Amino acid sequence: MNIPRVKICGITNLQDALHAVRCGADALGFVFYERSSRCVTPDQVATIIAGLPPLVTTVGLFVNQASEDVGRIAANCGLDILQLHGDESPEACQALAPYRVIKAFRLRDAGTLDAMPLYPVSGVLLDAWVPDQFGGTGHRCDWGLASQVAQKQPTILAGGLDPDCVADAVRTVQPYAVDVSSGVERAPGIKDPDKVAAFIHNAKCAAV
Ligand SMILES: O=C(O)c1ccccc1N[C@@H]1O[C@H](COP(=O)(O)O)[C@@H](O)[C@H]1O
Repeated sequence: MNIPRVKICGITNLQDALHAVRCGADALGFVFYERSSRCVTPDQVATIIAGLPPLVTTVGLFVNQASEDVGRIAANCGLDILQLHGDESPEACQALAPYRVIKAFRLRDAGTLDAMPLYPVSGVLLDAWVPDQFGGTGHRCDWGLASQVAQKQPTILAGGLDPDCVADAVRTVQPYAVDVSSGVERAPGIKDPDKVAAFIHNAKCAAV
């Protein structure tokens, strides 16, 4: 079984970023969606990234933002990967080449899977479907559907993961990676150091 990579999303400060890296996070996510409690500015993210050691992947999360804006912010901050978490089209993903793009899909039912092959992306991220919300909800997605997707392409499992359930999620879905935002917080936008450490440990040890 694959040892999953771990992305800690919704990072808003350098202290949380460095702690996640020390605990073994492979990637850090920065939310550029203005309606999120974890929203950060490009200047904040540029400062955090400048303080990181090498070999940490930085991911910018956008929701239905114009491709030109996304590309400009990515270049200014030094982002490695772009995560599109709204209703973006395959063309919007294509427009961001040569950046690697992760497209998030909110799994409403099996029909959601039909659109995935149309997207020219490095991987898909699976999140819960919650009416009128795009993500960071703490709701779990359908792990049965997710495991079908994970057998076919690099799949990042997200949605309602936390230190207590992540090992079960890894064993059930066998994803390429797991991603968490609200499940390792002590307050909106602020990570809980113990939860971050436990989440990464439990995710990576689930497979061995
Ligand atoms: O974290 C957010 O605030 C957010 C806002 C809008 C879209 C996505 C967001 N986060 C992503 O949502 C999933 C699940 O988060 P959670 O662990 O259930 O809180 C994850 O991929 C986050 O990167």
